[in-house]
Amino acid sequence: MITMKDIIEEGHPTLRSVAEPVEFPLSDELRKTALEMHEFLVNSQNEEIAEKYDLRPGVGLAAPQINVNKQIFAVHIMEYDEEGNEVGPILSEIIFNPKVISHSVQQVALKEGEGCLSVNREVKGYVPRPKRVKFTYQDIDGNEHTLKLRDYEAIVTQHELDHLKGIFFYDHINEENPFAQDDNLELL
Ligand SMILES: O=CN(O)C[C@@H](CC1CCCC1)C(=O)N1NCCC[C@H]1C(=O)Nc1ccccn1
Ligand code: NI
Repeated sequence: MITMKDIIEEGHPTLRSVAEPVEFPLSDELRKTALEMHEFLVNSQNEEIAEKYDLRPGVGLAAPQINVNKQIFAVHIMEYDEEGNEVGPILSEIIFNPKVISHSVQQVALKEGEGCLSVNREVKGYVPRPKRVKFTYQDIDGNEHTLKLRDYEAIVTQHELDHLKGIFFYDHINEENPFAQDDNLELL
């Protein structure tokens, strides 16, 4: 299983490189790695397992973060009710060879900013990203899909898409004024 020691940190060259496309059918090894990436996210959001294996809860994980320079990322975004009980998956998928088709001019950013499991420090500031994004990808069996996402799901997905291009979230933060706002930016 993947644990925090498998996640490489900023400074490692893989995190600043462009990931390779994935060939289908997947090798058994790459299939296993992709499933383990998704399993890591599920485990990291499970209190007992996260506690037992000292996992930082995550909603997304890109293959370069475990030093696999392939165009793969997993996302696991769950809906919770007010008591914090899981209601169901909002988006839970393993994405291969994603291609952005279009995105909105309108931008969104998380009020609390972003973090990254590969960045062990806080970097304050808004990370402006397109509010809506449409992209195609292949699933673990190589089938093509098209997905249109908005708001939080779009932010998570674009954070992962950036990792496949060697981009960190803080590359998008306005250096002069990290909390700069304009009427094209909606804070979530
Ligand atoms: O590339 C992928 N990463 O670096 C893991 C990141 C991805 C998200 C950061 C902002 C958008 C995507 C991640 O998940 N986090 N960033 C660092 C610590 C917190 C953690 C997080 O937001 N956890 C979370 C949130 C809601 C529910 C459960 N867990
Ligand atoms: Ni990250």
